[in-house]
Amino acid sequence: MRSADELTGGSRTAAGVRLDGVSLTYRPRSRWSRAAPVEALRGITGGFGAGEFVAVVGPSGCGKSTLLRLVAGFAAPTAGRIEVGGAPVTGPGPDRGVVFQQPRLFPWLNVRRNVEFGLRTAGVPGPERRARAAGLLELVGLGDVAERRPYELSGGMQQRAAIARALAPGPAILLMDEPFAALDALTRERLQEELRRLWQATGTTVLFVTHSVDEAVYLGTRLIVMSRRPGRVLLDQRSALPHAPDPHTHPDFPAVRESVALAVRRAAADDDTDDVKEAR
Ligand SMILES: Nc1ncnc2c1ncn2[C@@H]1O[C@H](COP(=O)(O)OP(=O)(O)OP(=O)(O)O)[C@@H](O)[C@H]1O
Repeated sequence: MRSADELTGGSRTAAGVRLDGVSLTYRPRSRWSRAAPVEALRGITGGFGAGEFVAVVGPSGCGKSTLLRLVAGFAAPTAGRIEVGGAPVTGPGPDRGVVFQQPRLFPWLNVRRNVEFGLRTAGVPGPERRARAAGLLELVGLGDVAERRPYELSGGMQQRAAIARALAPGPAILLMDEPFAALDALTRERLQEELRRLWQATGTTVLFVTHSVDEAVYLGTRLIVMSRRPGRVLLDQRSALPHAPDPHTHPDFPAVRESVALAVRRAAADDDTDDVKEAR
């Protein structure tokens, strides 16, 4: 099988991420607003290496998405510094592909053109663009629906297309914000399996935010549990389970799951707000 790195032109190698004292406080945009500032993240320091699959779990509102948005460059930290591949993050860039909970495909473009979009804006010539898109669509199992519009696809197929679109420019890191949360349980399981295969094939770094402890333990070689707001790192654990042929049936799965679930329960129990979501 050709690797996805070949398919994406192998334009980049995976990159690590470094965070130094990263804090973010949301402040009201208008000076007339009476809304109080929200301290979302406080002094996050740490990092992860190239090729790691980093799964971040924690109670609702603890700042998981904020962390991902900062690495994506959609927002700037109030304090601290973030580096991707040794270079400071100053805004969004083609070295970071982002997949959201909703696929956010362009409805006026067919699936192939959606996947080609980033390559077109980067000036990749037509034949190479089409070859890369075709290869990636094959890899995510959408080879035969390339000419269809997004509305003709199921939710799972749309999310596969969104993943192919994010991978097309050959990002050094893939940032995924609860990408499977809106899917039914069966589709979600299949996509988790496919994502693990893609990660193994591409060797790309992944930063993956989820509410599901099972999903995190199935996918993450690095398991991060965040405290309630302001988010800090409560647990940072390495795991080899995603390299196993079938992580779910691996004898270590229950113990790793339990240690992560325990940290999530602790974080949630510490939370007196209503919006704590149950660890699943
Ligand atoms: N643009 C914003 N302005 C003000 N407050 C914000 C903004 N975005 C997020 N927040 C607040 O910052 C905190 C962290 O939000 P964030 O979305 O990062 O949490 P999360 O852990 O991803 O939550 P969830 O699991 O529910 O998606 C929350 O209290 C949220 O209400």
